[in-house]
Amino acid sequence: MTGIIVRGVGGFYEVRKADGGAITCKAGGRFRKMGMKPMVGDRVELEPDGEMGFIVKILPRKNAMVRPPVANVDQAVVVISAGNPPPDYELADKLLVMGEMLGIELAVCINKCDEGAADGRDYALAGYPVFRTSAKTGEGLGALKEQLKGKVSFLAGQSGVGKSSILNQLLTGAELETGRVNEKLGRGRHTTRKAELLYSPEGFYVADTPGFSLLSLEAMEPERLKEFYPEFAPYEGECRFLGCNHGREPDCAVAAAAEAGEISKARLMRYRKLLSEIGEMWRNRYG
Ligand SMILES: Nc1nc2c(ncn2[C@@H]2O[C@H](COP(=O)(O)OP(=O)(O)OP(=O)(O)O)[C@@H](O)[C@H]2O)c(=O)[nH]1
Ligand SMILES: [Zn+2]
Repeated sequence: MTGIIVRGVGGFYEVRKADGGAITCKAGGRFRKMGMKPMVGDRVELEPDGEMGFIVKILPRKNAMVRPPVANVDQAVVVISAGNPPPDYELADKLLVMGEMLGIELAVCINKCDEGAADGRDYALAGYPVFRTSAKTGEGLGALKEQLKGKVSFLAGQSGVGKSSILNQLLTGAELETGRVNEKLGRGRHTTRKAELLYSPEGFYVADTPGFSLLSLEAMEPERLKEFYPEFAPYEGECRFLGCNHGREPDCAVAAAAEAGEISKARLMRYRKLLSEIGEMWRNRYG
C-alpha cells in the first residue's frame, strides 16, 4: 500500500492512501536510526497494523521545503492583490525567483479582482500562467483549481492578499471529509502548529500554510539572478557583452526586447533594482 503523509502529530502520521481514504500510521524507530524523519508530503509504503498502518518505507524525495516544511512540492502559486493591499510586484518577483531556484512549477494569482483591474500582464509575458480570481465573488477559482489538479502546491504572497480565503473557497468540502481523522489525531490539543497538506477529493493537495522565506535571496550571487527570469532565456548570448547582466550594459538584447514589448519593461526595471540590492548584500557579505 502506498500513500502521502498529510499531517504529523506526536509521532503519528495521517496518510492519504493512493486507493482512497486516510489512515493513521506509526513509523517506528527504524527511520530515527537512519537519521530520517517522515515529513508531510512524503510518499510512503505502508503495512496494515490493526486499525492503523505502519510506515515501512519513505520513497526518495524530489525536494524538501523548509517553509512550509513539506516534501515533494510540485508548485507554488504567488498571490497578488488587485485591490487592498495594493499589489506588491517587487515581492511577487522575489517569490517567483525563489520558486525558480527550487525548480518547482509556478503560477500567479491576481486575487481581489473585484476590487481592481491589475491583470498580471508582466507575468503572462514572462510565461507564467496567470489567474484573476476573487475569493469574494468566486470568479476565476475554477480555473485556478484546474491548475492545482494532480499536484502538491502551496500559496505564497503578502499578508492580506487573500491566501486563506482562497484556500477556504477551494477546499470547503475537503475539510469536512477529514474531520473524522482529525479527531483521532487529537487535533486541537496540540498548540504547536505544523504544516499540513489539505486534500481535495477533486485530486489535489495544498499546504495549509503559506510559504517561502525571503532569507534565501540574501545569499544569491548577483550574476545568477538573471537565470531565474524565464523571459530572459531566449535572449541569453545575444547581448553585446559576454556575461551581460541586463543592467546598464550597452546593447543589451533583453533591454531591446523590453523596448519592443516582447517582455515586460516594468519587470525588467524591478529586476535591475533587485540586482543592485542583491549586489549590495553580496558586497557587504564578501566585501
Ligand atoms: N474584496 C475582496 N476581499 C477579499 C478577497 N479575498 C480575501 N478578501 C479579504 O481580504 C482580507 C484578508 O484575507 P485573508 O484570506 O486573511 O488574507 P491572507 O493572504 O491569508 O493574509 P495573511 O494570513 O495575513 O497572510 C479578509 O478580510 C478577506 O475577507 C477578494 O477576492 N476580494
Ligand atoms: Zn543583456
